[in-house]
Amino acid sequence: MTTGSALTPPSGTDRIVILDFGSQTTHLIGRRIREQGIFAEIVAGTAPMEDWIDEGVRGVILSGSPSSIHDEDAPLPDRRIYSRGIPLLGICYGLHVTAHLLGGEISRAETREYGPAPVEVVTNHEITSGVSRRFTSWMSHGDAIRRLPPGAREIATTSHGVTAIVTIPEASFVGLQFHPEVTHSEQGLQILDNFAAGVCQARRQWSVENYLEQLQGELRGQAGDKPILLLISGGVDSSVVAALLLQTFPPEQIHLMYIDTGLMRKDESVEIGAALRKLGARNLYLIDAEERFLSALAGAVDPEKKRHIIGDLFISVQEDEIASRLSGDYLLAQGTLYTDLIESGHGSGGTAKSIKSHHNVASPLVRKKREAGLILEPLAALYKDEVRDLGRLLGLPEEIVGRHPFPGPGLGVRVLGEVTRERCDILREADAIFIRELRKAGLYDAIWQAFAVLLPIQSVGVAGDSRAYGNVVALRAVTSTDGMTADVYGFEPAFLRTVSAAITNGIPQVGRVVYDCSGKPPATIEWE
Ligand SMILES: Nc1ncnc2c1ncn2[C@@H]1O[C@H](COP(=O)(O)OP(=O)(O)OP(=O)(O)O)[C@@H](O)[C@H]1O
Repeated sequence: MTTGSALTPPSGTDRIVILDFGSQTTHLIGRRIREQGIFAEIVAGTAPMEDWIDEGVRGVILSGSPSSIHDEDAPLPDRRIYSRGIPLLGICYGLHVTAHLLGGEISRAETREYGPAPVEVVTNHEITSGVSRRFTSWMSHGDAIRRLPPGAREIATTSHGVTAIVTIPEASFVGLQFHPEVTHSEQGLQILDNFAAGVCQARRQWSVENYLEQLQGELRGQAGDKPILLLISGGVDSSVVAALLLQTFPPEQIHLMYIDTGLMRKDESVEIGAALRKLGARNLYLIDAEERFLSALAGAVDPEKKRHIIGDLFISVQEDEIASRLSGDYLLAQGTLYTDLIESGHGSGGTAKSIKSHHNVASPLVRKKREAGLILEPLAALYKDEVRDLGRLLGLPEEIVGRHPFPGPGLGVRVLGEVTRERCDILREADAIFIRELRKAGLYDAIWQAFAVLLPIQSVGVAGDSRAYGNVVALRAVTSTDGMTADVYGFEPAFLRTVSAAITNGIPQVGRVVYDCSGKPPATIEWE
């Protein structure tokens, strides 16, 4: 729950430990296993076994890695795992490091690229139960097995004769040359489930529903009757924390603060207030800071400068407003997620404490509260999908739980160039029309993030008989699974025409609408 105890699995729950050697897809392994109802936990790949082993651990997965086993400083697992009799699954590097340590030989690849590779199963094994004989896997064309370790048996090969699945029975080990966790690997999910539920016999005991009661108990134990402050943005994470706190503690104990920076979406502040009151909020502070933010931003056009102004002012407004309402040893609640926690160093072996990014990253308040042990991070064991499930379970409306991500600096980075109230209003209106049309067409939930951007240019158009210069609005809509990469959403042209007409008819200051068709990379999702 706090950084220190976030990795405590629900007591009595079977679990799979994932040794993280730094692969970008380690989190995907964790998510896929949890989706199957089995608890998975990520620990540093090089951590000594006594740091994570106990009777709840049913199996261990060794992740992939950007390192090669031929690197001088290749990360190594605690060797004792190979004689413990506990089921092990090695993925890519996890296979190579194991084969290497157990007497096999690994060939070195000159280059490394990802791609599809056909696999053929040649020996029956539980790991491929229910999997077709031939399937396409997604492989990193990097190192591969040249000579099997003693006692190893090949289960599957690629069409190029590369070992794709191998078992080393003496070490209770199965290794995969490919990445079953990525969606491009056909039947990868089945293979992971065959390992966790089949080979490891882990019971499907994990669900957010089961976890809720334990979480509430831990929160009560940690907070006692101290006041708890939560800063809420209206985004998914802080809204779910708000709902959780209000259903765990007497509402008088919970203080919720929302700062309206004037850079919020249309009606956002009103909706947030209403949703929180409905959840039973008593101490609700809705701070109108629009004036302060807009005057600080006056004249600023450089994106970095704008971000800094917004971030710094956010901290000082927050401090002033809190100081006038709360004092002493109150607790600060944060919506830190499992991914935030691992990325801050837990998984890759560091001990850095998790710090929520954006607004709160440099916040002296967060630092102070953390040092004093007065931070509550109730979502720190959960993935985003699980946070959404928890929100639904706690009765949050779908409009909040399924909401697209929104950047910390809000419209400050979507009004390109100078940020004024008038320009924010134009953008708010255009954005609301776009989102309304998306919902009407039933497309909102199929899209990761959709929004409008106000460009810093004027473009010519015709108004009646004369030429007129108007603003240009760009529309952005992308699909993604984690925001790290994104694809452009392929709208029907008719839909885009409808949105464009609705915007130019509804907002006299806008004369042109364009659609952004750049993926990430090379573009980012936001424009600034
Ligand atoms: N306008 C705001 N008023 C009060 N607190 C805010 C505001 N914006 C952000 N915060 C706080 O800063 C945290 C981080 O903000 P950020 O915009 O990065 O959101 P996030 O990581 O997507 O989380 P969320 O889903 O809660 O928005 C929020 O969880 C919230 O505690």
